[in-house]
Formats: sequence, structure tokens, C-alpha cells
Amino acid sequence: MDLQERIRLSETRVFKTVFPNNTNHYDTLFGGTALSMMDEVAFIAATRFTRLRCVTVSSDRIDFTHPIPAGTIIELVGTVVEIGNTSMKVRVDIFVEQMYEQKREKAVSGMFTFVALDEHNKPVRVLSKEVE
Ligand SMILES: CC(=O)SCCNC(=O)CCNC(=O)[C@H](O)C(C)(C)COP(=O)(O)OP(=O)(O)OC[C@H]1O[C@@H](n2cnc3c(N)ncnc32)[C@H](O)[C@@H]1OP(=O)(O)O
Repeated sequence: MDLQERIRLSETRVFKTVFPNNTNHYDTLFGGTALSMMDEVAFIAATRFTRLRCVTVSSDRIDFTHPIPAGTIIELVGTVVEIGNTSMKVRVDIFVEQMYEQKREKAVSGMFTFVALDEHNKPVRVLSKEVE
């Protein structure tokens, strides 16, 4: 499998509803909850890309550009966008959709870095020689 195919196949999409148990006193999705969901989706994408044990080593800038109201549907999309030696960057976007109309927009975007580890928790190469 070539690199582009591997990136395509590891793209990870998760839909969720924004119910009141995840909202703040403004009746919008709590930012910390959004970050947790994003890290999880990024983790799944990194794991599906490498099929190795992956840990989050860093999160870069996260932009919250639109509030996410209670009673909406969100889609989180995680994509591997940069591959290092033992690390990789995964971008996660959150799109918000209205339930009862065809309206969708990007609300949050952020970048997470993961490191692949061996069974002794030592960093290992993300890609085998044959994929490179
Ligand atoms: C899914 C989860 O819930 S994971 C839980 C939260 N995460 C964790 O607990 C991880 C804790 N951190 C660690 O265990 C260690 O920092 C490790 C094992 C990830 C990395 O150990 P290090 O000694 O920093 O490893 P090392 O210096 O060899 O760097 C490994 C790679 O990570 C990159 N890296 C290390 N720190 C950072 C950082 N802060 N930001 C971006 N990249 C980093 C390095 O550039 C290197 O990348 P490359 O091989 O592609 O060039």
C-alpha cells in the first residue's frame, strides 16, 4: 500500500450529538470536552495509520472559530498530515451541522502530534522502509 492510500484509509470520522451533558452555561459545547474528543479522534487516526502503539506528545494551536450549540450534530475528522521519523501530526476539524436543515460549517480546528512506541515504550519509526 502506498503512502497516500495509507493516509486516505486512516482518515477517521466520528459523528456525535451535542447533548446538554457536554455543554457549558452558554449552552454550547464545552471547549475542554471538544479537546478531549479531538485528541481521541487524532489518536484513532494515528493508530490506524501506523498500527502501532501511539501516544500524544503535543497539541498545537487549536482554533475555536464558531460556537457549537446544544442540539446540533458534530462530525470530527482526523487526518494524518505530516510524517516524521517516530512522530506524526494529525489535524482534527470539527464540523457542526444543524439537525433540521442542511447547514454545516467548520467550527474548530487543531493539530496533534503523536509518537509511535515499541513494547518498551521507546519511540520507533512510524513507517517501515517499504512504505517510504
Ligand atoms: C493516547 C493517550 O492518551 S497518550 C497519553 C498522553 N501522552 C503521554 O503520556 C506521553 C508522555 N510522553 C512520553 O512518554 C515521551 O515524551 C515520548 C515517549 C512520547 C517521547 O519521548 P522523547 O524522549 O521526547 O522522544 P524523542 O526525543 O526520541 O522524540 C520522539 C519524537 O517526538 C517528537 N517530539 C518530542 N517532543 C515533542 C513535542 N513536545 N512536540 C512535538 N514533537 C515532539 C520528536 O521531534 C521526535 O520526532 P521524530 O522522531 O519524528 O523526529
